[in-house]
Amino acid sequence: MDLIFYHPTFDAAWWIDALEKALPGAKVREWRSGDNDPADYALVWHPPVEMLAGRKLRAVFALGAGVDSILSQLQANPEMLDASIPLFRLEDTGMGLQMQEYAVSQVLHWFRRFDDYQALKNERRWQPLAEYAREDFTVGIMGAGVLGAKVAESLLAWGFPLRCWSRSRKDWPGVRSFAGREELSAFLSQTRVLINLLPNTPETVGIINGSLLAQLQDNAYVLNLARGVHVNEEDLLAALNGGKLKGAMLDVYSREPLPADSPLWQHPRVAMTPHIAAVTRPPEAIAYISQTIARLQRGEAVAGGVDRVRGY
Ligand SMILES: NC(=O)C1=CN([C@@H]2O[C@H](COP(=O)(O)OP(=O)(O)OC[C@H]3O[C@@H](n4cnc5c(N)ncnc54)[C@H](OP(=O)(O)O)[C@@H]3O)[C@@H](O)[C@H]2O)C=CC1
Ligand SMILES: O=CC(=O)O
Repeated sequence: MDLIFYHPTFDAAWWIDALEKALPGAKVREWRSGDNDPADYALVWHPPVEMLAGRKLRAVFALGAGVDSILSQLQANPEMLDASIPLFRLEDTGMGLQMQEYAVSQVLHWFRRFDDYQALKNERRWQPLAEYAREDFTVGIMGAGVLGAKVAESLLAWGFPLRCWSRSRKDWPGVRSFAGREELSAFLSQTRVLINLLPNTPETVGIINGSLLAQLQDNAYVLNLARGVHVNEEDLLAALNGGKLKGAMLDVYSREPLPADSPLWQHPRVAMTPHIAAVTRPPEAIAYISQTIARLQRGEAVAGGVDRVRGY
């Protein structure tokens, strides 16, 4: 069994060694331009079209959770991957815990008014502030998938009122579920903290715009953990400057790395991280990929592949 591996930044030698240990008998090689030798499986992140085009693979594994880049490449180059070849992505594999850490720490930061206390500190002012009440701090999670579910679980444990929005309705204890565009306004109307964990698809691009932000509770907060293209950054800044939004924490941006002249860098109520909310954890990713390959090799059905038509 032959595997080809391509990732623009990962240490390929380390991955090849770890994959060969996890899949005894497999031969894994780093794909380089011009390599047209046969392979059974491909493990990729931002792969060149040439790597996959025309190959008879048994499956392709994206080395991350989001498959937007590979699907947009596929749309422009349909010859890149035959529709019959299953595409898998990383489902949780250690990213759920990272998202929980990120979301819980930021929601608590806003809830305990650490942003206000930091501003007071900058002015050398000693001033206890009124506490916020949990009942005024409803958290709304857009995207109730693998990662949204983990984030909901952790915020529930901290006692925040929770709601989620997705395409299909969820039956999660303690979480009010809203489904579809027709229920988006109802979802937003009681949301004080909006957490985005949607996939990047044609339906979700630009979804966090001025009209959506206007429907949130006053003094709302936005936490974008998914993709930068979900947020209209001009509208976000306008909502911050106009007083609708109290703060935003962004991990992802319309352009990455964020250009030096972006006004987001300077805004006092925007906190930022450089797309690190949840990174691929090699041991967990390799365990998932090797177990899935072993099942495919045994001819077993494997659920959870990417639906290319749906876009996630
Ligand atoms: N910043 C970072 O470091 C990272 C970011 N990410 C991002 O997080 C995203 C989410 O990951 P994950 O939870 O694994 O994804 P999933 O595919 O498991 O979940 C996607 C969720 O979004 C919902 N959804 C999709 N389209 C729509 C729509 N048009 N309207 C309403 N709801 C919709 C789905 O609804 P339904 O349940 O009904 O299908 C589902 O609940 C990834 O796509 C990736 O972009 C991931 C990892 C790290
Ligand atoms: O953004 C990261 C991913 O895995 O998707």
